[in-house]
Amino acid sequence: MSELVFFSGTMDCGKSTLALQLAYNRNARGLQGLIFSRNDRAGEGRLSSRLGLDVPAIEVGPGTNIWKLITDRRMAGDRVDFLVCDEVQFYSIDQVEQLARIVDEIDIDVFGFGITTDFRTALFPGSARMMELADRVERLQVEALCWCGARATHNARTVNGLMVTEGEQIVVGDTGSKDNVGYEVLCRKHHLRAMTAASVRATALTEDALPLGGPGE
Ligand SMILES: Nc1ncnc2c1ncn2[C@@H]1O[C@H](COP(=O)(O)OP(=O)(O)O)[C@@H](O)[C@H]1O
Ligand SMILES: Cc1cn([C@H]2C[C@H](O)[C@@H](COP(=O)(O)O)O2)c(=O)[nH]c1=O
Repeated sequence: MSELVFFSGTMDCGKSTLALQLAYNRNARGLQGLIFSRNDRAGEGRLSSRLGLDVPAIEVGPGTNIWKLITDRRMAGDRVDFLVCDEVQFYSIDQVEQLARIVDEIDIDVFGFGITTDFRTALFPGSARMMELADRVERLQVEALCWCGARATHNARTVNGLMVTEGEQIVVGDTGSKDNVGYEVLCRKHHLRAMTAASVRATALTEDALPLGGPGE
């Protein structure tokens, strides 16, 4: 029996790496799969991991009908045993429902990978639908860490180094990015207090510079 599985975690916890490993292991055993992604950092039609692997993928655009794409392939005589779908948080609700239908009606395993919540801690619509429909939701075992050492559970967006809580839901970017818009993973406590590694460093430096308890005070 085929399954719809959602592998979820924060940014930078190894989802794309796992997606590539899962596809590789199945290919090595003679299974044939298709790789989908949307808005990958490496560009359109790519699935890339920070460990350096970068493979071609089918770009899921706003109008892509994944159900039709798979049924067309099947009718053309192509074999499709499984789908690997990265950045599934960016898929539409319809597209996630198409994935569930592919599992149920064509008996193909579908493995989705994505972050659940955005920089404001709100669920992405695609991830919410995945959680509602998936047979299994798997949290990745190699956790990303907050600067304090706790497991990172939330994604923060920074603009020019400062954490923001307003803006567009989708801004493609990276953790450790040198761009003015970047991301950092945090534990809930530090996300709710808007304390990023940079802001904590800046506060510590300011405190060091204060003439506390010096002569003449
Ligand atoms: N130089 C490195 N050496 C070892 N592991 C690394 C290195 N760079 C990145 N990683 C690993 O890759 C993970 C990010 O992988 P990736 O698949 O791109 O994450 P995600 O898709 O969840 O954003 C990091 O959590 C880290 O474990
Ligand atoms: C939190 C958050 C993230 N994004 C973007 C940034 C990245 O391009 C992807 C996540 O990719 P990863 O492989 O999991 O690192 O999502 C966004 O658009 N909006 C957000 O709020």
